[in-house]
Amino acid sequence: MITELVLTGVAFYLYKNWDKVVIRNKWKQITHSKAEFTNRLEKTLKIWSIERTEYGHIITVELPYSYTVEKLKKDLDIFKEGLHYKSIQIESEKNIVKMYCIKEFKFKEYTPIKLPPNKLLIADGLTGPIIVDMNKFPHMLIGGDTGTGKSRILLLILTNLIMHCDDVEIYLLQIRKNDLGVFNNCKQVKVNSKTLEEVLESLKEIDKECRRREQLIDNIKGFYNIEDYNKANKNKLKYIYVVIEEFSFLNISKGDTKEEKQIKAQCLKHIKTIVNVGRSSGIFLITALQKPTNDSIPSDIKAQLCTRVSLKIADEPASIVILGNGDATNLQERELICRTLGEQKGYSYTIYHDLIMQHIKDKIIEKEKVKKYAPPKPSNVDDILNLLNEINR
Ligand SMILES: Nc1ncnc2c1ncn2[C@@H]1O[C@H](COP(=O)(O)OP(=O)(O)OP(=O)(O)O)[C@@H](O)[C@H]1O
Repeated sequence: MITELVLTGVAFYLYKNWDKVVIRNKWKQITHSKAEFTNRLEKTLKIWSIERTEYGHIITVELPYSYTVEKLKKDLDIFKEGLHYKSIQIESEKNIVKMYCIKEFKFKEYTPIKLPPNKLLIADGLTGPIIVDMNKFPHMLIGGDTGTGKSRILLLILTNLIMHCDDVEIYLLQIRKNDLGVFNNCKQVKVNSKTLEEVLESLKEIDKECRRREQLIDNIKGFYNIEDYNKANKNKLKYIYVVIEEFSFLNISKGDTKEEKQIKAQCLKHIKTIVNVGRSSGIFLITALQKPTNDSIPSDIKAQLCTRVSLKIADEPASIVILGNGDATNLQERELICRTLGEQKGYSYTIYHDLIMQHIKDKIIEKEKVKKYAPPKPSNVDDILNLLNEINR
């Protein structure tokens, strides 16, 4: 009777945990397949726990002495193929590694998340939404091969920001592109500059605002950044987002005319001011790069872009330009890495025109009509007539 009970228990356990049993068996085979997985003390990569998730499993592993996380990153394909996963992403703390093993990731549709104006929603992470605090990691560079979804990430960031934050100003600078045109008439959008000349004008205006804020945010008064200033003052400063849809259009290239080179040089000068002093003033740059090379963005500007987001990049040197390492080459469709202090991995939320409109509709104003109905400024003739009336009285 007892034996039967024990056997039933074991059978039930195996039935319930069959996937975990299979993983442990395959794990044994993999770790015996390469001498480097076992150290001189005969210790190998040891599974601590296996957790089931909606996309696959989280396998927590202890690395043996002499086998590093860097080595594991290089060997990841062996585990991916051996365990039959689509993708494995790792997170490590010393020699304990969490392997996020993805069998099938169901893309989630964007649902709004209320955030303050300094926080941006980036993607659907493996452990929850990926949110970046621009006060901590100011300015953002988004990379990815063509068609991987960079514009969708920009659309998502702006939709969530515009929906929840009235107290922001957005400058859209999109030469030869118009993917962000959907936000044109949102009240938070100050300009949508399309030509080099318009972009320069907008950047001049932002640079001026940067300098004005530098005066206001005065250390002597105890203000070190926009947060300090806004806490102490009734007239709050708005966070400003400068979105350059494709940075390479602003970078000086051999084919540019003399005039274009001059305008671009001025644009780059203003962008440098923004990325150098923008953080404390609450002025942030967000930009994307389709073909990242070392000369597609000036290194002093790139160095100040603290948040890096990368979708799939086939070419390792290009991945290094965005992330500082080759990790973007291993990404799958809509999979991304968000790097601030550490790396977070996730997938872009599904977003499309109707969904955007549904969430921003209350923020759309009729900008042209506002201009039409604005009270006309008194002309010189009116001024003279008023003066004559005054004299006659
Ligand atoms: N998050 C997403 N939601 C919905 N569709 C997406 C998403 N990401 C990518 N796509 C699909 O991929 C296509 C390309 O996306 P997108 O235009 O954002 O790429 P891109 O990287 O900006 O391309 P390019 O560099 O050529 O401008 C979209 O038209 C859409 O079909």
